[in-house]
Amino acid sequence: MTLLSVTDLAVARGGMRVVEGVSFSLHPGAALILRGPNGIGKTSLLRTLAGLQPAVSGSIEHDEDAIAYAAHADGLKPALTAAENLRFWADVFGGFPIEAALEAMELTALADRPAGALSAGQKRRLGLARLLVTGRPVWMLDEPTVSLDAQSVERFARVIGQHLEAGGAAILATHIDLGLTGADVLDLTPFRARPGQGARPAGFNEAFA
Ligand SMILES: Nc1ncnc2c1ncn2[C@@H]1O[C@H](COP(=O)(O)OP(=O)(O)OP(=O)(O)O)[C@@H](O)[C@H]1O
Repeated sequence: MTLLSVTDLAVARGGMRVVEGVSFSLHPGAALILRGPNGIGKTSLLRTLAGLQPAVSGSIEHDEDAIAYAAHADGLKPALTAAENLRFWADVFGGFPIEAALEAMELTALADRPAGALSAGQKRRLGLARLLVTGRPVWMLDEPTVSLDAQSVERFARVIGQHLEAGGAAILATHIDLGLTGADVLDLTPFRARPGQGARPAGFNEAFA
């Protein structure tokens, strides 16, 4: 069984092709770590895989509603409490209970605090707790550990491990070692796009992506 299959993918950003020739597949229980220098295209690849921008060429195959994407920004509503933020997302994604997600990211004691009044690390924990109420099998994470202290990184690594054990999969752009045993590493450096190739799919305007 394959949760995600990527074949000969080319990805652009800002009208420039950034990476090309990327192929891999993800099975239940698999983790893929994206590596490469700043600006190589890790975020652009994740955005493309998550459907936020079209591929330049190549194919991305997965079941409908398979992917949950956690971007750099936490996407929180500051006036809503931590619990209300999670409940909002749980309702969007299908009504998964929020208590276990709060507990998993050590947010139970902060459940009634407005998200806008959380610290940077607490906001990040709440943004990541959102993944747990999506019920989606493929998690895509862009620098998930930014602002997290060592204990929270450990906790988050455990959450990912449990997700993998339960048959999920994850792709992470991260510069730190989360200790995920058996994770594959995909360094994008060899996939840097050659100059002079077409960058945009026909009719695509990034202003609306
Ligand atoms: N909104 C944008 N408009 C134009 N170009 C962009 C935009 N966002 C990123 N880029 C450019 O696209 C290229 C790929 O950026 P991307 O953010 O995907 O890299 P990255 O590997 O995630 O980098 P980092 O490790 O610094 O997060 C870079 O050269 C970057 O400058």
